[in-house]
Amino acid sequence: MSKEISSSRIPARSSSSRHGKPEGNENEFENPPNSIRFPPARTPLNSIQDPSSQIDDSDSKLRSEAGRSSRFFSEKKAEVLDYATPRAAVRLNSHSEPNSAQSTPARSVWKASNYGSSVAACTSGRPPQGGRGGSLSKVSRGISTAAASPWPLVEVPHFVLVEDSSFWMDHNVQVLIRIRPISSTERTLQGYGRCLRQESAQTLTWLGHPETRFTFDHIACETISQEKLFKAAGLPMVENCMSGYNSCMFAYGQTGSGKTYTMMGELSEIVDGLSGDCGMTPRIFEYLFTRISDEEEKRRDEQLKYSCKCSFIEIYNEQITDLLEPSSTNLQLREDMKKGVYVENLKEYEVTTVKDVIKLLLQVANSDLCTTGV
Ligand SMILES: Nc1ncnc2c1ncn2[C@@H]1O[C@H](COP(=O)(O)OP(=O)(O)OP(=O)(O)O)[C@@H](O)[C@H]1O
Repeated sequence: MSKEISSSRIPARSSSSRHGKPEGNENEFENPPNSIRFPPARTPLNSIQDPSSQIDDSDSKLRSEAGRSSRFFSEKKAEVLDYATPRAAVRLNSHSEPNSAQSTPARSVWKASNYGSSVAACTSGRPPQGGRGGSLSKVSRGISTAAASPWPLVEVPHFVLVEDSSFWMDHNVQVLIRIRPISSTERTLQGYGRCLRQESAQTLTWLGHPETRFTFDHIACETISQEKLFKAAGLPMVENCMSGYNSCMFAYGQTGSGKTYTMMGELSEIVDGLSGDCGMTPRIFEYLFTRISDEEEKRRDEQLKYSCKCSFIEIYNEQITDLLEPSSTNLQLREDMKKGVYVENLKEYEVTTVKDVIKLLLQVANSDLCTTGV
């Protein structure tokens, strides 16, 4: 029996788009037919209230939220995962609950910043279990530029993510939001404040107008460690793989939202084990090879051997490039009865240890072709 495991690198493209509640149709007026039509009155941009200006009493509000959160935490001890990321995002089957009837403000009111959240979407090759999955709903907006917002000064509530080995049993597509902490530059020099408030391990509120609540499969608060995130999301994926299913994880988010940090983290040649700040990919492969050697040892009588192959591609402008063989550009996607969908002429490298994988990752990271995302 042999198993093949491949890793691909798909640079995430930054994007920002409005979603959530549809904005009003500007072509619908009450004017009778044939009358002169004027555009509907718009709220002047400078009259739209900035969320940070509401924060006068929000400090106490947040404190009460924090109290509520810790209650939530103690009530739900079973949930043990840390996720954290600002900047709302994608969710399969997410739902939003605007708290007000006010329409979404014009985007120019908000200035996009690097403060954001990235989304890690994980899929398993398990057959659908009647779980979540389906429509894609995304909110992606900039953060308030209001100076000296009090939000950063308030301790954010901490939520724990569940390390659940049955992660894939119920839902074969899961969306995790990781909230990135505000950097000191954003806080002190640019005066950015938080644009999100996490309500629970699955729910967050975007502090815009109207305040809008989004629900995801998991939300990692900004204090989550690389290791905990791996244990919550990466480890079950490896187990899923070892059970014979396909697994896929990808990161999505605007530039600077933490995709590379989450998927790669601090990447360097392994001397004495992985560094504490290394990300999901090296951890996944380290665990995978440990599991493989355990399994081979356990089933030595059956002479079970695993074969792992690694490839690294970039998909950009609908063109596929082999990042380990940069002269191979514009590779073709093919479908085969046996292999399924595959990239023609893509180089595959045999890997047997996490060191082999990191070597390939570093080879690409150090090349001119290195872009963002995994
Ligand atoms: N969870 C986190 N904790 C601490 N720092 C973080 C975290 N996430 C991201 N950062 C830091 O934020 C900065 C931007 O993150 P990163 O480069 O991963 O973003 P990105 O989404 O990959 O951006 P791009 O699409 O532009 O490549 C980096 O300096 C990174 O170290």
